[in-house]
Amino acid sequence: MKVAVLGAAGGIGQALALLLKTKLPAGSELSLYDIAPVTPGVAADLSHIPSDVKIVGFAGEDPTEALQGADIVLISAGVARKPGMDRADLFNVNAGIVKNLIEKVATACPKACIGIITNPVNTTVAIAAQVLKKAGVYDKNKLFGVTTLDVIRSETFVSEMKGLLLKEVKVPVIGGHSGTTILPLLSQVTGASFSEQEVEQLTHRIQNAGTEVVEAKAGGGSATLSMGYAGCRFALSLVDALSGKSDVVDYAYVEGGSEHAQFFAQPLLLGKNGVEKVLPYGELSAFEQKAMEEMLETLKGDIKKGIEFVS
Ligand SMILES: NC(=O)C1=CN([C@@H]2O[C@H](COP(=O)(O)OP(=O)(O)OC[C@H]3O[C@@H](n4cnc5c(N)ncnc54)[C@H](O)[C@@H]3O)[C@@H](O)[C@H]2O)C=CC1
Ligand SMILES: O=C([O-])CC(=O)C(=O)O
Repeated sequence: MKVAVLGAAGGIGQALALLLKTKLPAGSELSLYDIAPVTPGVAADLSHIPSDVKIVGFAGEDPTEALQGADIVLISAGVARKPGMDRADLFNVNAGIVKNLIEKVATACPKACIGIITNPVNTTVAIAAQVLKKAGVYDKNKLFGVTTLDVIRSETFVSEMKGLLLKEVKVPVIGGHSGTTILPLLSQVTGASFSEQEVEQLTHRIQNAGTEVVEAKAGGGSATLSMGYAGCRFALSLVDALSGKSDVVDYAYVEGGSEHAQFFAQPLLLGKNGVEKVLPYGELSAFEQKAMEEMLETLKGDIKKGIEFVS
């Protein structure tokens, strides 16, 4: 199994690469790419960690060499938020970066599963889909917006609030990856109940958790370490599924035939070819149903912006 990380010299990229170097199955290959000249050095540094994962780093304008033969491509290349910015404010820079990188993926490893981390995810995934379509290689079962950070934050916050063991906490998170489009389904958490006030507070915290980190880092960037962890967790789900393990279920933002929007984060059964089946997310409470209806216009607008950028 070969995993390529694009944006590998960045805050997320380095944390993600470190975790993948220690957690990928023996015999895997890890390929790091970034425009920053330090990238081969990041790979040299990681290569001294004793794990049976081969690691190589590439820098420069062209990611093609890093992408050859990749089964999974994770993209965190791009700029991050500073206080006062919205994820949508990153569009002007990151849309072009994602478009260019996906054009290279389309020629170098068109059959790879692609996980997009670069914000605004609601829009960059739509950009990637359009680019792949234009190149004639789009497979909707292999393109994912990585929303795992929303899931792990929800698990952590619920566990803290309710004193539950983390291994027992499961929180579905659906929709998109910014502000109100992030919709945690607290009504489906088993082993805990929440007052109306708790639901409102916790939903608000989960939706604004990225901003919590951006403000705490005071101009030094956004979540990198927790995102590195989240990216690794999602990548390992994909590795398991592509390797033939059964019953691998994870959440991601995909074009999965949702009745709500062209792209939607939802539970997925993953298999040897990416998404095997989009799973139902169950019943919503009245609070969740209202929140869903209210966020759809924003989500659809984010998606439209991505499609129009490429068209
Ligand atoms: N999906 C999610 O849940 C999350 C997404 N993000 C997003 O991830 C992105 C990266 O964040 P950080 O790693 O903190 O930023 P960073 O600034 O630390 O790293 C970004 C890296 O991308 C590289 N880069 C820029 N243009 C490139 C290109 N054309 N080709 C290859 N590499 C290129 C830079 O050289 C840099 O090393 C941001 O857009 C951020 O908003 C951040 C946290 C969570
Ligand atoms: O908030 C940001 O800009 C980064 C991000 O997506 C997150 O932490 O969820």
